[in-house]
Amino acid sequence: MTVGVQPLAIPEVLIVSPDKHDDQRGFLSETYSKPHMAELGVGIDFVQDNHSFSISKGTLRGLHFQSSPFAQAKLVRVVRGAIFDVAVDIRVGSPTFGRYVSKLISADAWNQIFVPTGFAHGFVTLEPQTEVIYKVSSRYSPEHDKGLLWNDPDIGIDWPVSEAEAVLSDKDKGLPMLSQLPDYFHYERSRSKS
Ligand SMILES: Cc1cn([C@H]2C[C@H](O)[C@@H](COP(=O)(O)OP(=O)(O)O[C@H]3O[C@H](C)C(=O)[C@H](O)[C@H]3O)O2)c(=O)[nH]c1=O
Repeated sequence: MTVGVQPLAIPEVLIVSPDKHDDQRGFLSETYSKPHMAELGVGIDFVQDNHSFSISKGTLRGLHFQSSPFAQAKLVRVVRGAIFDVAVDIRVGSPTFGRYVSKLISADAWNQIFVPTGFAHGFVTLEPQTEVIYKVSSRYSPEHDKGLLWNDPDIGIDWPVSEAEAVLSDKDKGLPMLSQLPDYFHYERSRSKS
């Protein structure tokens, strides 16, 4: 697997671009390699794969995270359609606390986003019938499944969808604002990516 890795403006969040080997039959791509990711500084033991399908364009899932001891790092990719993907730094004491990064992740771009623990994650679909596949580093734990309101004005995410257009779960509509969030994560200087 040869893979390009580019940090976003919050450098712990990475864009991963695996090679795609095209030939007359189609293509093959190593979409994940634990040893290669470790060589790139992303030494994560992912334990679960999720597959989410969204019927409509404008489906917004997030902003979610799991609290300790089930905090999750995520490696997100799109196998059909496209998403505007967002990661919000919620590590108390971080120089980028409350700031976000975003990236278009799509089947056409064949790119992935790595979101470490300490970040709330979400996306909105840019096409109908979008399918997102992602690895997480801790199992699902409903008791530890937490979230942050998608349109918290204190974060000010520039979503490419209006409140009227967004398709949200009732759960996501009632998530707290950043100012109401307990201190789930604390910033550790020069930590390895986790
Ligand atoms: C996340 C998850 C959910 N579920 C069950 C719980 C519900 O019965 C159903 C839908 O769950 P939820 O509404 O939380 O799904 P999303 O809104 O897509 O949540 C995800 O959205 C954003 C993008 C994230 O980053 C998280 O991975 C995840 O929270 O699947 C499971 O059984 N296992 C799981 O790992």
